[in-house]
Amino acid sequence: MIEARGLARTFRSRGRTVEAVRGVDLDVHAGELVGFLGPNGAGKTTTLRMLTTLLRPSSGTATVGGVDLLADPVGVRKKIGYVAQGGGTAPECRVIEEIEIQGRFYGLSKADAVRRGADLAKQLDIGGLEQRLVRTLSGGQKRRLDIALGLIHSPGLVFLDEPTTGLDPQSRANLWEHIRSLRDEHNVTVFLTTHYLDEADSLCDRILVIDHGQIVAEGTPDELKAQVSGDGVVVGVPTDSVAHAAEIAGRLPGATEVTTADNTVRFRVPRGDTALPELLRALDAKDIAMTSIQVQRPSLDDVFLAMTGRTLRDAEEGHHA
Ligand SMILES: Nc1ncnc2c1ncn2[C@@H]1O[C@H](COP(=O)(O)OP(=O)(O)OP(=O)(O)O)[C@@H](O)[C@H]1O
Repeated sequence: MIEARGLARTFRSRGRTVEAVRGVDLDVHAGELVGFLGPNGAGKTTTLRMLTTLLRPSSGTATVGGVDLLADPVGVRKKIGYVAQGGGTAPECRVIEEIEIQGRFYGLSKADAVRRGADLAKQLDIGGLEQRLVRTLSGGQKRRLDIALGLIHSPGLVFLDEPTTGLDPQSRANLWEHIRSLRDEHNVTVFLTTHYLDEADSLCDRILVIDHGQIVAEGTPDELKAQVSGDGVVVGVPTDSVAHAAEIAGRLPGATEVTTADNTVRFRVPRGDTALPELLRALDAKDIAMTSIQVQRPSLDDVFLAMTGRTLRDAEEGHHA
C-alpha cells in the first residue's frame, strides 16, 4: 500500500536549513494498521504531508496505493483519504453541507454524497447529526465527522494525523474502536501518527518510531518491547527455596539479571510468556511450591529510551523548550 525509499524534506526557515525528514524508508501492507510514533517535531506530519501529495519531497521516491507519488500525485489523491490534525471543517457549516461539499469535491453526485455520508455517519456513530452546525458537535463527534469526510470517496488507505489529540480518555477509547473497525470490517488500511504510547501500543499492528527525522525502530508493539530488555519476571517462593529457585531461573534460555529477596526471585527473559511454562515445570520437578508470579512487559517508552537515550516525555519537553 505504501512503499517509500529515502524520503526527505528540508525547509529554509529564517536563514536556517531545517532537516525535518532525513531519508525515511517505510512499507505498509494492505490491511495493516500502522502507527508512526514520535515526539513533537520528530517529522511525523512532514512525512504524512509528503505521502499524501501535500508537500513535495526534497528527495526520495514512493508509491502510495500502487501509484507513483512524484509522477502521478492526482492518481495518489484518488486512492487515499487524509484527515489532518484538527480536521478541515468549518464551524458554521452544517454536517450535511460538509458531507456534500466533500463528496462533490471527489466527483460524487449530491445524491451519492448524501447516501455515502449517511452510511459513514452510521458506521462512525454520528447518524442523526446531519442538520447540526459543526461547532455544536462534541470533540469526539467532530473527529469522527473528520474521519467520515476523509472516507467519502471509499479510499482503501487512510492517513490520520494525531486523530485523538485533545480528546478525553473516554472519547479516545471510543475512537480507537472506530479506527479498529475501519480495518477489521471495512478493509481500510490505516496509517496514523501519534505521540501517545498507549495509543500506539493498543491500536497498531505495527509501529514505526521516528526521532529527529529518522526511523529509529520498527516492529509490532511486542517485538519492539522484546528488542529492548525482555520481560521482567517476579516469582514468589518459600524463603527456604529462594536460592534453589534462583538457580533454576538462571538456567532458563536467555535469563539475565537474576536477583533474590526474602521470598522472591526476579529475573529477565526475552519472552516471559514462553519462559513461564518451562519455569513452572522445572520448579515442580524440584517440589518447589510457587506462591505468586508476575510478568512485567517493558513499555514503548523503554523502547524509545533504548533507541535514543531520552524518554519520549523528555524529548517533547526539549522540543518545547
Ligand atoms: N513549513 C516549515 N518551515 C520550517 N520548518 C518546518 C516546517 N514544517 C515543519 N518544520 C520543522 O520540521 C520539523 C518536523 O516537523 P513536523 O511537524 O513534521 O513534526 P511532527 O513530528 O509532526 O510534530 P508534531 O507532533 O508537533 O506535529 C520540526 O522541527 C518543525 O519545526
